[in-house]
Amino acid sequence: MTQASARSLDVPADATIPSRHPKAPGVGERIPPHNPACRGCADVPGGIHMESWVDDDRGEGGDPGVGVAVRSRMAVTDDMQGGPGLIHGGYLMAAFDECLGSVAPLVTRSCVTARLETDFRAPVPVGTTLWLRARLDGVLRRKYFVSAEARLDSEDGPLVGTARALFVQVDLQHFLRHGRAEDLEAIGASAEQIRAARG
Ligand SMILES: CCCCCCCC/C=C\CCCCCCCC(=O)SCCNC(=O)CCNC(=O)[C@H](O)C(C)(C)COP(=O)(O)OP(=O)(O)OC[C@H]1O[C@@H](n2cnc3c(N)ncnc32)[C@H](O)[C@@H]1OP(=O)(O)O
Repeated sequence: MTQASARSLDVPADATIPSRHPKAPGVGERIPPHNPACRGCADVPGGIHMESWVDDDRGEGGDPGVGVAVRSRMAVTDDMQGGPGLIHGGYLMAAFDECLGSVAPLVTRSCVTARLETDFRAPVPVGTTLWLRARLDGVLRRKYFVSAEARLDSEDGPLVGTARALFVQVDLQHFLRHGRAEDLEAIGASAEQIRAARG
């Protein structure tokens, strides 16, 4: 296998789709912030204030399915401006990252974004609301393949963006080893845990 194909976002033929974890929120339930300081999902100044819910997976062609999916909403505010009156592309990518990143934790432990590909299909004016929907397309080893779409002002509004991503499952050591100590301590990690993770 070449390096290019090994890193592709195409779902491998031997990928599987596990069920939601029994302790994960159920369909329709709000997904709580994964970190109280997260600029994606927590209620903090400067954040994008994304709200997310567990969605049912309608599957290909709208068929009812048993998969894993997330629905998210983000108000496009004045401070997200790039072009005059339009969203900056990085904010749309942040919205996708947050929505896509909420999918894998419904079946496993923490995951981080390894790769994110976004197609900007139509301009997004400020003052609108983005509705996003992401689904799990397949899992292989620690790799979670997900895809999403973003629509304007309603769940069936005009399509303004699509994205595909790969999330990689990591353990707590990832955060203990790499995160700033004061932020880890703020969510309950001890100085000793942090020291131990860093060797
Ligand atoms: C007491 C409390 C303590 C703490 C509590 C913490 C709670 C936290 C809770 C919840 C947090 C959730 C936060 C979500 C936030 C939203 C999502 C983000 O924005 S995340 C930020 C941006 N992303 C990164 O910063 C990743 C930086 N990258 C890395 O750390 C590594 O590169 C990582 C983990 C992604 C992979 O490194 P490897 O060494 O673990 O694993 P390898 O072997 O390299 O990759 C595994 C497989 O993935 C493929 N892979 C890796 N990177 C790839 C890429 N870019 N493209 C394609 N494939 C890739 C590889 O080819 C390999 O595949 P094969 O199994 O061999 O087939």
